Amino acid sequence: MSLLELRGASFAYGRGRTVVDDVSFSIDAGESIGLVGESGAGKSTILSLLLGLIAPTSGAVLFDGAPLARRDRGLMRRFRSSVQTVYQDPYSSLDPRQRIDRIVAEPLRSLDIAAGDAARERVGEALASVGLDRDVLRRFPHEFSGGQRQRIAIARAIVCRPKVLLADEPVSALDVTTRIQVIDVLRRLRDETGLALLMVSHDLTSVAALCERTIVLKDGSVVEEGDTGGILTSPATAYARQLVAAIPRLP
Ligand SMILES: Nc1ncnc2c1ncn2[C@@H]1O[C@H](COP(=O)(O)OP(=O)(O)OP(=O)(O)O)[C@@H](O)[C@H]1O
Repeated sequence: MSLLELRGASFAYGRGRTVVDDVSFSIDAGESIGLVGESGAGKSTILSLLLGLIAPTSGAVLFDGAPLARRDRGLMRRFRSSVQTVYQDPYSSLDPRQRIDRIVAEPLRSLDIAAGDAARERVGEALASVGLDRDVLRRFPHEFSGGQRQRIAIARAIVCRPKVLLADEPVSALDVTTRIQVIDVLRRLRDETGLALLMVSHDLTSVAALCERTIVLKDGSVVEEGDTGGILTSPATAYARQLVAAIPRLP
């Protein structure tokens, strides 16, 4: 059974046109999937569907095999602790007025998972697994670089030991060296804990560095899906060929 699945999902904002059109894919434990496509292809809308922030106009979102139902409080609680996110901009995603210990502990508080010493223990573990020491605990976000902030955001996302991490352009705002380091952190988490990853990106280079499977989205529809290596070496559609051709080559 898949952890998280879109089954024939479509979506339109208000009475507008369909921006996600009959999309199906699933995410299993330990898997990493890249969702790529140009601006406006529908990547963020798919993330919002997977997070239950919006409901599909037709089709379904399934978590642990069951359709997401906002009225089922038990299911939604399990869903919220099992599916977490990391966003693109590490500068705006961390509250500048809060210290790192409070920021990372936030999901434990809001989901009522742990408090006091138990929470401190979990925060320490989460920071260690992204390569940060306990000496960061009493500091504020402005004292950290973009890459360190993104590690802090990842620590916050994994503190409640989720099964799936949805990462929305998690390295796009970082320089190339820092990108590699953050991708290494994500890869290690996947390999060591079985965390499933969905990485949304307009950039196939970052996806290729992390994801074994890639889904190519164009105008709200999946136009190609398969092994990332295969898509890079022999893209089947003109659109995927264009995305591959846009990858910067080293001289
Ligand atoms: N709140 C909204 N109201 C109306 N239309 C929207 C809204 N959000 C997105 N859209 C439209 O839905 C389509 C898909 O947008 P979406 O943001 O999902 O694409 P994307 O692939 O994530 O793009 P980007 O890479 O630029 O973030 C676009 O045509 C966009 O203009």
